[in-house]
Amino acid sequence: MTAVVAMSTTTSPKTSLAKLVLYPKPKPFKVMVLGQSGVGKSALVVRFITRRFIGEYDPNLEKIYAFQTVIDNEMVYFEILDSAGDSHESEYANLESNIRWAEAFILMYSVTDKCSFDECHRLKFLINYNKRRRRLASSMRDSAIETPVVMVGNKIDQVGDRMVSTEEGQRRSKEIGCVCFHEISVRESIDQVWGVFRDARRFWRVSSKWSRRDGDRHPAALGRPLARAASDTTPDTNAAPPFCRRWTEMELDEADEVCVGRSDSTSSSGRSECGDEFRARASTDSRLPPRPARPRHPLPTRPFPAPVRRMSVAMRGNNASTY
Ligand SMILES: Nc1nc2c(ncn2[C@@H]2O[C@H](COP(=O)(O)OP(=O)(O)OP(=O)(O)O)[C@@H](O)[C@H]2O)c(=O)[nH]1
Repeated sequence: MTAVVAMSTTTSPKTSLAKLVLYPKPKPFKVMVLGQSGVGKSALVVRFITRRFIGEYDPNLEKIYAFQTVIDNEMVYFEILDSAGDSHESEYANLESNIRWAEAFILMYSVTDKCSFDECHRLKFLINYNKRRRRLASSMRDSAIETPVVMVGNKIDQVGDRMVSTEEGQRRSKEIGCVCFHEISVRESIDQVWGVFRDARRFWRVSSKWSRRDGDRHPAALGRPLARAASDTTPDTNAAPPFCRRWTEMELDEADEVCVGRSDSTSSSGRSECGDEFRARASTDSRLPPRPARPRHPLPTRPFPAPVRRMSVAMRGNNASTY
């Protein structure tokens, strides 16, 4: 285990030599900020750490910031990865290993850029793929306890340029299974920025506490609502909390389709093969290969003709017959 070395000033009667005391290094809370280029990721992180808004940053710089502060009366040692916005195809391995490194995510878009909003869907899909504990094939209960993702719409100060409404943001956040949704202006409000990191921490605490103790008794696994963050602007219209909806029906459908596509092309398709196909799909950059054609009704596969079904039709009177 890595350790922090501190000098103790305690003295003994025999020697006044300083004693070396080893403290375990505090466990950092690893957060990754994800989003398309230009949405304000660097601005968010720098604002959180320095409280200042700085206009321009090196767009290609990928950095981990270490920062400690008190949240909910507890010292938190943040390690914040400000990821580079536009990952090229060759950098996907890096992106995916970064995702596996993180314990919580801030998924960011700009309300003035519809493209960045759509990108969140794909990034959340990548997070799901890389962070889920077990294969998709395992039960929904297992996937209920996962890494928290906070969705953030930035640049709300640019009122006239808005392309994504608050309602759209809230809806998308629920659809893709984020734990909460914020709309902020990094430029205008330090409090809003703090709210984002505070919620990431809070949801991570709840999630890790339950997964450490007993995954099967996690409230999400039991369908019970979790306490919502005060700053979560998502209206609670749904009985099920966002935590419960790790895999949306849309994503499950996609997975099913990939599996079906594979079993169409190869005769033996196991669950692990399905996982491989899934990976290939997850690693593409909106340039997805065409989906294999899937007949609306399954084609007959029996080598012999299917038995003729006899249907009884009840006729009036005594002339009832069988066709
Ligand atoms: N109006 C406004 N501009 C912002 C806000 N936040 C960031 N910006 C600006 O948006 C631009 C992009 O910000 P960055 O922080 O570099 O964005 P990024 O997501 O880190 O971009 P990459 O490093 O390319 O991934 C900069 O010009 C910022 O000044 C905001 O809340 N309001």
